[in-house]
Amino acid sequence: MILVFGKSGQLAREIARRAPDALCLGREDADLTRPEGCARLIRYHRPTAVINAAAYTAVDRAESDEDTARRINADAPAALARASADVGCPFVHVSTDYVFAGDGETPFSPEDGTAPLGAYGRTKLAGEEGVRAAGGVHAILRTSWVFSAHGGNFVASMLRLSATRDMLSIVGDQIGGPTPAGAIAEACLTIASRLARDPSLAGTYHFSGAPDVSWAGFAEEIFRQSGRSTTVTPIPSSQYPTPARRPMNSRLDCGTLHRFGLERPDWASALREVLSEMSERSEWA
Ligand SMILES: NC(=O)C1=CN([C@@H]2O[C@H](COP(=O)(O)OP(=O)(O)OC[C@H]3O[C@@H](n4cnc5c(N)ncnc54)[C@H](OP(=O)(O)O)[C@@H]3O)[C@@H](O)[C@H]2O)C=CC1
Ligand SMILES: Cc1cn([C@H]2C[C@H](O)[C@@H](COP(=O)(O)OP(=O)(O)O[C@H]3O[C@@H](C)C(=O)[C@@H](O)[C@H]3O)O2)c(=O)[nH]c1=O
Ligand SMILES: [Mg+2]
Repeated sequence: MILVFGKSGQLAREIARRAPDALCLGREDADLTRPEGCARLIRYHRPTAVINAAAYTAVDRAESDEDTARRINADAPAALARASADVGCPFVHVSTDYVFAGDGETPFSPEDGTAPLGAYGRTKLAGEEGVRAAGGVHAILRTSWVFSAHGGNFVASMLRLSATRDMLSIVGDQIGGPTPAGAIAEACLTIASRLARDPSLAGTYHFSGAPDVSWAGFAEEIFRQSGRSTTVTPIPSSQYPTPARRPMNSRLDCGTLHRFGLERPDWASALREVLSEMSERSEWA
């Protein structure tokens, strides 16, 4: 049995869809601000694999709430990874492009130097370090710009804002790969089962949607596919001040995922599926 930390989040929901036998633990079952209690659940259930799909993901709020973010994004994954090592099951952890400072235009490979610009990235990087230090069979999957038909994400924000706006100013100088949560869920499940058979595959990997695009370009495609007439004006990051600085270069080199037979998903076609799922639920019309 696969044990998943997370239940209501974008990734956890997509894992649950694809692995109906997995046990998905929500905050009410496993509160990550209490890492040792969560670790005990691993020792109790003795799963075949653990996937951590929960995190503190409010990037701007983390700037003024770093202690909570650190407990959830760093202390908890470290404790979960130690418990997984104790019971001898692989631990799959998800991290972020925001561990990088985002200089230059070259895609980052997994071994490139990290230097987070904000509290969210700092706490996620500390989580990666805790997972590696736990000494068990693990995979750290860094992804970026996650979207799905459920929960808070950039697609939902754009559809909501476009209902009342003819024009939106969106940053055009941050470039990255929008990534469908469904594809990350498949990747996590593939990695978990392959790691159980071949521990030599353990390590840090990158996984993001292709092709790379700016947030403004992503917004334009959201409006094109959803038939919205809202236009997008690309602006420099300097004209969109936020509490947390974000990397300009979020490009991830995903080449080593070939080891698992995984390739970068095409985000535009996944977006079509996500929009049609949202329209079936009449989240937009
Ligand atoms: N969203 C993105 O754009 C990106 C996300 N990632 C990473 O991908 C992973 C999945 O993210 P995603 O699915 O988008 O995240 P979401 O924001 O959609 O969901 C986060 C989940 O974590 C849960 N959670 C938060 N705090 C706690 C807590 N104290 N105890 C238990 N559960 C908690 C939330 O539960 P509740 O609903 O109860 O609050 C929620 O289910 C994370 O590791 C994230 O850092 C990486 C790159 C981009
Ligand atoms: C709403 C809005 C956002 N923006 C900008 C702000 C930001 O640079 C970009 C995206 O906004 P968001 O709030 O969705 O960004 P953000 O929450 O920072 O998204 C990040 O979340 C975390 C969890 C990750 O790990 C990252 O990979 C990334 O997905 O768009 C505009 O330029 N105009 C707007 O009207
Ligand atoms: Mg956000």
